[in-house]
Amino acid sequence: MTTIIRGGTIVNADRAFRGDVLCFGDKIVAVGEQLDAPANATVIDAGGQYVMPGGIDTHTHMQLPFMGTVTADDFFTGTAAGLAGGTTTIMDFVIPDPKQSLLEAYRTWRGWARKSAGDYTFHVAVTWWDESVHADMGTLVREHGVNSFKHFMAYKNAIMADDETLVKSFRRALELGAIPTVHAENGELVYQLQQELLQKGITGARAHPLSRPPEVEAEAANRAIAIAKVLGTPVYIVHVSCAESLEAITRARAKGQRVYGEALAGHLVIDDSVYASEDEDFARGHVMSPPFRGKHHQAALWQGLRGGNLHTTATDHCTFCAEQKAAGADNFTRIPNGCGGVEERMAIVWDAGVNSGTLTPSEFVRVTSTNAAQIFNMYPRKGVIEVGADADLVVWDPNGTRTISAKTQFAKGGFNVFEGRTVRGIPTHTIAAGKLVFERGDLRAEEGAGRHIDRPAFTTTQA
Ligand SMILES: NC(=O)NCCC(=O)O
Ligand SMILES: [Zn+2]
Ligand SMILES: [Zn+2]
Repeated sequence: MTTIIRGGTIVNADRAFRGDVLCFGDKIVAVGEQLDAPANATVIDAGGQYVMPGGIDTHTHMQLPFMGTVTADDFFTGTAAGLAGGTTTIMDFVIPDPKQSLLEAYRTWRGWARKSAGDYTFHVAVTWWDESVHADMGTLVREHGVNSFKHFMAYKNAIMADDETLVKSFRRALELGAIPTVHAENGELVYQLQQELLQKGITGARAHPLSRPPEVEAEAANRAIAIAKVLGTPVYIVHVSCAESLEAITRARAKGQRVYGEALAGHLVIDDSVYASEDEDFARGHVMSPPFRGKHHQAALWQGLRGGNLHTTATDHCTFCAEQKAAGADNFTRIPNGCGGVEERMAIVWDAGVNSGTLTPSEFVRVTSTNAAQIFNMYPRKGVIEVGADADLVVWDPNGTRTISAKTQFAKGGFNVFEGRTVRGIPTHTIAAGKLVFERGDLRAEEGAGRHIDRPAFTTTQA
């Protein structure tokens, strides 16, 4: 199958230029001006719009069993929603229960992911430690294309990794040429604050941010960075939500440490006033960890993205419907944590980032796709428009608008944290592995069309 995108402004992280992109099968086979194409080629007229590498969302949770329930989006609906928003690859998480074999959990997630409409790859969480975990990490890296391991420093009595696990797993990751990643929150502190709030009778969703102040996140970020420094490993911090965590990353980077930070679309534009709502369903709909923060934290995150101390944008797409969230109606600690966004991330980052002048189009590509591909070793297969790369592309209309609503979204869950927001800058076409899968609102996602993307180990020690 041949597809040609004619007359676009091609935007890569390093430059933008006018040209056509010719795709054959699932690859880009030519990039240049006035390209010839076979008579049977599908022609997309970009008409001067931007043509960019498909988005990579470094952080999603499709079909995740979590806090006594399972997320509303599975791998088909979640990846399909991503395609509608210009995201062609997701990085999801295998999360073994404590004492569960990593390989067994990995096989389970691979089975669930077979129905994906877009490409996917996995970070594997290390939630406990023994010699079998040490061995399974090796097998995952050498035989299954895994090169990143996740550590939850929060969620005590569930999936929280203690310091022994962090240290041993970071060390093992280094040995294998894999990168450790962390959810940075001090789980013990969260737990104690939660108990105190409940004892005081503060049981509603408004208590959620009170149990997770910025210092809780900053302490864990500093701890993970210090452990990485001592062991000589790089470290990637997921969903950086506050100025204090960003300061920890910035400080370490200034001293030459290889620390990467991820910002979520939600944390970039939504503030903590959502938890003060009288409407408990609405407030519960915004319960995620770390929570939404005060406005000055958003400004800091944008500064981090522009200044190069934050590298990727993601969503932590983890959708639950109102009935699921209501499990915590009398006790905020039982509200399943998580919000959506895989469908909106690209438009939110463009609208708030590029339209405001904070990011250039090339910087947008860098933080929505290229950096993710480079940090997680998928580059140049992903993250760039060049010959030989996967034909994952988004045609972007910088003047098109859309008002976001749960009523019109493709994602499940019936709730949208960006509800009512009108964004300027939207995808008109998404091409995934060479196939036109989204065209002006018409989503043609195909169950099972997505592929697992193997990510080889890094060949050199990176720290
Ligand atoms: N973020 C969140 O609240 N839910 C998903 C799990 C996680 O990433 O912590
Ligand atoms: Zn997390
Ligand atoms: Zn997450």
